[in-house]
This record gives sequence, C-alpha cells and structure tokens, in this order.
Amino acid sequence: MERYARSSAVAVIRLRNPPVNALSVEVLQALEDGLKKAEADPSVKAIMICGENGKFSAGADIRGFSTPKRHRVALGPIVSLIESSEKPVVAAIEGIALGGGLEVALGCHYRLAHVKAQMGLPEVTIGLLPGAEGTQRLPRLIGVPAALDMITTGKHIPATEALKLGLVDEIVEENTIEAAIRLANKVIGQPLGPRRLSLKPVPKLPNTDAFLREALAKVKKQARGFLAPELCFQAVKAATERPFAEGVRRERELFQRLLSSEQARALQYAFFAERAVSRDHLSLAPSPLPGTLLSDVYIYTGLGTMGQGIATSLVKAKIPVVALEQDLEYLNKGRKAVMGLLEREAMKMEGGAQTLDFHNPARLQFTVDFDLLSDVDLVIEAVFEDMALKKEIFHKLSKICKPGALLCTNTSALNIDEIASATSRPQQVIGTHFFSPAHVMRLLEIIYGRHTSPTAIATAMQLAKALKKVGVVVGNCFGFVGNRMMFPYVEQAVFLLEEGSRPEAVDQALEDFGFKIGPFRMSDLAGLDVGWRSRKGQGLTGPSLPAGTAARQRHGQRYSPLPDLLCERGRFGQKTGKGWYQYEKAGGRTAVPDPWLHSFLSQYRDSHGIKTRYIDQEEILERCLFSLINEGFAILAEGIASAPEHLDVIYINGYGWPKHRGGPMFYASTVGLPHVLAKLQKYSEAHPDVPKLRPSAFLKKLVAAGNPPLKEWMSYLSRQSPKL
Ligand SMILES: CC(C)(COP(=O)(O)OP(=O)(O)OC[C@H]1O[C@@H](n2cnc3c(N)ncnc32)[C@H](O)[C@@H]1OP(=O)(O)O)[C@@H](O)C(=O)NCCC(=O)NCCSC(=O)/C=C/CCCCCCCCCCCCC(=O)O
Repeated sequence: MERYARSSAVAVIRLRNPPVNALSVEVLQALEDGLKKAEADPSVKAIMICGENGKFSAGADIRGFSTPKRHRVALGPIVSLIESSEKPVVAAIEGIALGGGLEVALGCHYRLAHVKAQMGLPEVTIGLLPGAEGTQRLPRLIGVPAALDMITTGKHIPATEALKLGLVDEIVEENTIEAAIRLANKVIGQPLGPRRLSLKPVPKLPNTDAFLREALAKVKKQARGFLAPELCFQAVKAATERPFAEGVRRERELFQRLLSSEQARALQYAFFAERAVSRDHLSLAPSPLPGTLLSDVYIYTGLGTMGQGIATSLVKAKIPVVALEQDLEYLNKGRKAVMGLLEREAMKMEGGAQTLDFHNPARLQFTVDFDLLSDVDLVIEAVFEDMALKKEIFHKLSKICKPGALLCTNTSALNIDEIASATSRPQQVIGTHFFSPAHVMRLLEIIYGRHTSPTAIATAMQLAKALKKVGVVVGNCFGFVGNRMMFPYVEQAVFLLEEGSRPEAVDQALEDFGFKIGPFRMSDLAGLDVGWRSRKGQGLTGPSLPAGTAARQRHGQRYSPLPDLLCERGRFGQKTGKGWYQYEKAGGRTAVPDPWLHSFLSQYRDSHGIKTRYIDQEEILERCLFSLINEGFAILAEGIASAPEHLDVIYINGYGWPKHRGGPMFYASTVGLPHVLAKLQKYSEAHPDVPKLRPSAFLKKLVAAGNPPLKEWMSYLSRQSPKL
C-alpha cells in the first residue's frame, strides 16, 4: 500500500508492499489516488515518490501476470499521470528500482538515487518487455544504444553507472529521502516541460539504420528461439521511428503478445521455482552456524579444476579458505591457477583486488599441512572421482577435524553413504556437487545420505546462499538428479549416431531447441576421457570386461561402444584437438565437422550390420528429451527429489536447459503428458533393448489420472523421503 504524508510543501508518496514493494493492483490504485490528492491540494508544491524499507520497487507484481484477470490496472497511464503533473515530482531511489518501478521513476521529473541503488528493466528475463512506456522514455533519456542494452538484456546497473548514463540526476551517500525532499523544494516553480521525457526527441545516431541492423543481428544470435529480446528490440526501434504516442501503442501491442506467450509463463514459473527451491531446508540451519561459516572453510587437495573454482567461489563470498594439496608441486600449480582466477574476477568488480583481499593469508592460505584441518568448520573435498581415494581422505578427516565440522564431498555421481561409512560421523557427511567452472555456475546439488542430519543439510543450503548459488537438495543415487537424467539423454544421442545421424545434426537440433550447447560439443568440451574412466570403473568397458561380451550389449541391454572407441584412438575432445569434432589444434575451441568421424561411423555401421537411415529433427528431439524427462518421473517416484520444480531448477542452472522453456518437467507439462507417454511407447517398442525408453510408472499414472497440472503431480505419490 502507498502512504501519503507531507513534509513542508512536499507530498510524500511511499510505495509499500513488502518485501520488495511490488506494484500490485492495490499499490497502483493507491499511487493514483495519492497523486490526485497531491495535485488537488493547493498547499502541496512538489511531490516525492519513494519506497518502504530502503527499496523503491521491484516492479509489477509478477504473480499478477499468471493469476486470472482481476480488473486490469494499467501502469502506463499512471506513469503518464505522474509526468503530466503540474507540480514537480522527484523519485527517491533506494535499494532497487526495477521494471515497472523504474518506469514509475522515468515518469518523474527528477530522479535521485542512493549510491548503492541498482536499476534495471529486467522484464525480458521473465519473458516480457517494459510495457509501461519504458521502451519509449528510456531511449529519450539515455540514448538508443544504452537503452537497447538495458532493455534487451535486463541487466541491473549500479547508481554510479546510472549517473554516467544520465538515468539519474544525482546520487547521494546520505539519507536519500531527505536529499530528495531538499531537491523537491529546490525545484518548486521551475519549468517542467524540459523534464517531461515524452516530449523529448530520441537522440539521433550518426547511422541509426546500420546500428539497428547490427543490434538486431546480435539480439537474434543470443536469443536462440527466445522471443522477448527481439520484441524488446522492436519496441525500442519504434521509439526511433514514431512519435511518442504511436510508440506507446506499438509497445502495448508487443507487450500483449508476450504476456500471452508460453515463454513468459515458463520464465515466470522458473522465477518462483528457483526462489521456492532455495528457501527449502534453510530454516533448519542453526543460527549462527557452528563456528559460523565465516570462519575457516577448508578445501582438501584437488586444487585441480574443480577445487580451483570452489576456492575462487569461496573467496569471492568473503569466506576464509585454507586450500590444501598433497604436495608442493600440485600446491604451487593450484595456487597459480586460483590467483589467476581471482585476479580476473577482481578486475570485474568495483574496488578490484582490494575488495577481495585475496593476498591476505587470513582470507586465503595454501598449505600441504593436513594438521591445519583440526580447526576448520567445513571441509569441501574436491579430489577426482575415485571412491577408494575419497574414502581414505574421509577416514583421515573424521579423525582430524573438530567434532562439529561439516564434511562435504564434491562428487558428480558417487555414493555418499559409502563415503560416509569411512567416517565415525556419517551424520555430518554430505555431497556438494559443484558444476564447472565452479566460480561461475550457479547450481549446487546438495546430496544427503542415509545418516546426514537435517542440520547438515541446512548448513549446506546456507553455504549455497552465501556463495550466491542455487542449492537444490536431492537424494543419493548414481548420478543424483542432474547427471542421472543426463545419462539417457546422452545415451540416445549416441544411439542416434549408430542409426545414421551425425554429431553436428544432433547438436544442431538441440541447440535450435535452445540448449546452450549440444551433447557432442559438450562432451568434447568436458573431455571424453571423463566418462571413459567412469565406464571402466563400472566394468562397462576396458580390460575388466568379461571375454565374449557382445560389443553392443551390456547386461542384456543395448550399449554403444562408440565413445570408448574414440577414446581408444586418443580422441578426448578439445584437449586433444579431436573428439566428436575436429579442432584447429589441441586445446582449440572451434568445432568443425570431421570427415574422418563420418567415415568411421559408416564403417562402424557396416561392421555391425546397421542399416543407415535418415533421422529427422523431431526424432532427435523426442528421443533425447523424452528419455531425460522419463528419468525425471522415475526420480520423483523414488523420492530422490521432492518436486518437479527441483528438477527444472537443476536443469536450467546446471545443464544449459533453455530457461524460456521452463525446465524439462515444465516442458513436459506444456507438450502434455499423454503426448510424452505416446512417444515413449512408440520408441520403446522400436527399441525394446533400451530400458530408459520404457515409460515410467509414475508418468503412466499421471496420464491415467487425466494429465493434472504440474503443481499437483506430487499428490499422486504416496511416499516422500522424510528428509525432503
Ligand atoms: C532483485 C530482487 C527484487 C530481490 O532479490 P532478493 O533480495 O534476492 O530477494 P528474492 O528472494 O528474489 O525476492 C524476495 C521475495 O520477493 C518476491 N518478488 C521479488 N520481485 C517480485 C515481483 N516483481 N513481483 C512479485 N514478487 C516478487 C520473490 O518472489 C520473493 O518472494 P518469495 O520468496 O518467492 O515468496 C529480485 O526478487 C528480482 O529480481 N525480482 C524481479 C524483478 C523483476 O523482474 N521486475 C520486473 C517485473 S515485470 C514489470 O515490472 C512489468 C512492467 C510492465 C508493465 C506492467 C503493467 C501491469 C501493471 C499492473 C500490475 C498488476 C498486476 C497485479 C495483479 C493483482 O494484484 O491481481
């Protein structure tokens, strides 16, 4: 709700709707009433608009976009009403002014911001555009290039940058409200015409057409099927071509198109899913944490790629780190790499290296002395995926670490219970699956074992929050949630090659769907040897394979030895310059289709009597995506994850699933579960030796129940893990 008050001749209108002063119908109504009241009151000479609790506003209430239409209040006319006021209106921006919140500020005649405030038009990130005249006012204020950048990316900018761009008139370090009232008093009686953005022309560029052409190409390239950025572009382009009122009409048209789109629904679902998932379990964290997380965190060895990223991530979060390696040679290599990463991170931050203070040994210490462990609160072990090695380390940790210390293992698939069995405190052992590069990727899969305590789970969630990551708690099974769902997807991709497709065709289909990177490009990037080592460990390939095992069968199921055959030829992907593609050199990044691989595939098919057939994009998508989704249903039924939202958050944040499709389970709900089931049945009949194509019992149950909406799915399961 808004509050109307007075400070001398200045009327104060406060946007109040905790926690972020979202603009609900009630807030907007109250804002309109407040404006009219101030306008009508002859003793009021100026108006100041601010937010409650140090935040201006996070914009329109996003929940309102998907709830059934109440009486629609339009924000645009209210922004116009502000602008047309005969009394000067000043926006006092504290904390955040986002979306509709910033559009309200753009209607004001003056904008004053606190130095720590952030501003942005992030509508594009929820599948919309700034539909309250923001696409028409912002280019008039800060020019087309800067406005396009803000509107098509949705990025938040700090007040200092906003000042440079001319988005705000002044920034202050002290009390923003008092400063805004002072400004309002100062500008009483000054002409308002020049301050009304709708009356200003859009600043001309030397070559607007060429600029817009290039900008559109860039937007399209990055969007990969995501509609909102392009429509944001169209709205800003309208500002360069039409008078204000016509531009607003065009903006409204484009906004309506996005508002009713499936993509907007998917992105808004993802917005709330991420927040709901991140909130889970936190309430069980002791407060403050044992010794508080801001004491020492210790990383055991593995200052290899994962350990380096994890250390960097901790330092960025201002958590003191003691980084340990097995010997000086590895330690020095690891130190150099971590310092390099931190230098690069610091360059991106205001205040640079000083802010991170990573040369300070109290913040970051490197050692080979295991005894330094005795005093740390939390250990993150990050050695490579070798069960025997991990058990040896955990046995040692259990002896050396103080009683309350949480023992985390960074693993992407290994059994947490088996690792915990090497300790005398399995209740304090937990899996923390970081994604590479760990200082960049937002996902943290948190895996609890049979004995892991609720406090340990909550502490790991708190760690995720401190690292600004999205923590998702899941149960213990091979590959946990993310990788377990990935296995059938990758398996299908390889089977498709056996049957007649090519890596570039499979990758293209999935990248056109919106994945950042297809499975073969991804495999080349990660290194084919990683999976090879794991398959050897599982006895699926290599010398331990029993003699006489059929090349394309394991345990009575279809198996493709193709990835193993590439590894046997030293083709590990980018690092060796050859994998599913060829590269300009070892370590090269540009994937080029490889004629050698194409003829290798032909020979392979011939030698196994496989008849090559043309496989279209539809089959590629259905087999890869529906087998992944099918595994998701099995995971839910087994109680490994507590809701489909958890799977979607994992896929969006850890596996490059296109956010505008809402995650795999949301996608399944949009194409319809009967359709997913029918396709799985069809492919399963065609490939009876592929168990992962057999529809999950839970999927069948939901279809039989009439395809209920996603949020009701879990009510069709009787059992849930007590820890989820
Ligand atoms: C940066 C943030 C604002 C804060 O981040 P953080 O501090 O990390 O906290 P969070 O956990 O993210 O958020 C805290 C809780 O607040 C909820 N939240 C946040 N923003 C909104 C919002 N805009 N609407 C509703 N709820 C919001 C969040 O879910 C958390 O609650 P919970 O834990 O889930 O319970 C960060 O949150 C952020 O980035 N927020 C999103 C900002 C954003 O995208 N803004 C743009 C919104 S779209 C917009 O403004 C469009 C304008 C175009 C014109 C619109 C014309 C229509 C106007 C009428 C609107 C009326 C509809 C109302 C219908 C009705 O009332 O019936």
